[in-house]
Amino acid sequence: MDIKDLRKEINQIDGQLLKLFLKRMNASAQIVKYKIQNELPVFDRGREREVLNRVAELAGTEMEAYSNRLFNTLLDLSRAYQNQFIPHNSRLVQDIQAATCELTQPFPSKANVACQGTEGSYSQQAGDKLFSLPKLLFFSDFEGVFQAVEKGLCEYGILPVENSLAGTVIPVYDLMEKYKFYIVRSIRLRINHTVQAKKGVTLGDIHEIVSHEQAIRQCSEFLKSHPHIKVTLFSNTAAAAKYVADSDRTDLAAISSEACAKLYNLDVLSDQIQNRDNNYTRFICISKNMKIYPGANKISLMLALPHKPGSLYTLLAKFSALGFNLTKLESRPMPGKDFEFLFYFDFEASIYSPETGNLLSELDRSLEKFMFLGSYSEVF
Ligand SMILES: O=C(O)C(=O)C[C@]1(C(=O)O)C=C[C@@H](O)C=C1
Repeated sequence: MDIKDLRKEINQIDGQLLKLFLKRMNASAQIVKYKIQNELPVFDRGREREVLNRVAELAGTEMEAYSNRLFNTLLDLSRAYQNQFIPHNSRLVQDIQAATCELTQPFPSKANVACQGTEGSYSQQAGDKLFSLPKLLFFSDFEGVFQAVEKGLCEYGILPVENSLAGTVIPVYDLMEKYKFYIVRSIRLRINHTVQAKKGVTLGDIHEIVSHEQAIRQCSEFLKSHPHIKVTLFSNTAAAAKYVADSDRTDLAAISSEACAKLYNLDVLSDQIQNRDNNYTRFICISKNMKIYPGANKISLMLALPHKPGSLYTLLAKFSALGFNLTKLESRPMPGKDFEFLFYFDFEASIYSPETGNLLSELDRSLEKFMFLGSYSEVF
């Protein structure tokens, strides 16, 4: 047989495949009509597994991997087609519209705001920059901040989410998932860590340093160059400074901000001890209800993707097609699930555009786990 004949055969097969493909897509469209009527999600993980297992058995060993790729693509296309039939005024889009329309006022200047730490903490600095007249209430841990907002004691809460040297603050994301709150604004603060101790003490006297683990990570090079100094973890940097101020010890120092040294009357023994000069921490301002203030240009999402090849790629292609600029993409294993990951996305997009609404509706409907964490603007 020569190549011409073989190509003729391929053309015939392609014609048959295409007819069957169109027939399959048609059946898929009938199914989605049933799903809309019965309020069922587009994505059905169990059914997809059944389809793929059946095909794997029929294909035989040599062709199993190829057939798997083909049918994964067919399932992707089938879901994409089904999504086109779904009316895009989903509950999420309606909530987003309500949260935007209701608020014609700008971001408030006065509010009761929950912060982690004590007086002088970086969270306090973030709070003072976000609100011109905040009434700050301090809580010893991150969950305390969430509980204060949950109970209505504070309208807003301030929490660190990532640092340019030490990375993401995972416990805060875990709490965002648990409490289902929304981000209403974010702020980037330049962090300058100093070593501070009682008046008259010198760096050579110090045998122990106390601070928060994030600060310790950000100053690891300084600590490595002073190996004789014992490092002790503290709940936050401001509490560490206060501990040093309240103690009688002259061999004890804290890693904390210059503002804390002033507040607790401590001497700065060494300034800017962070590993790199451009050390920034991003703080988020959270609220129990979804509020989208004028000027919002960032969106944050938390989602789980199906555990199969190409699922992250398929999602990124959607962001790319709409021209959305990703500013954060991070994954972490889901507790209790083997090798399944939660993804955190931050991207720049207008919440007011219909394309954004369509994408959010599609993700909300097609993913087993999807959380819209808010749309907001970031201040510096
Ligand atoms: O069987 C269904 O529930 C369908 O919607 C069809 C189909 C498919 O194309 O085979 C599409 C999407 C689902 O995730 C599972 C299967």
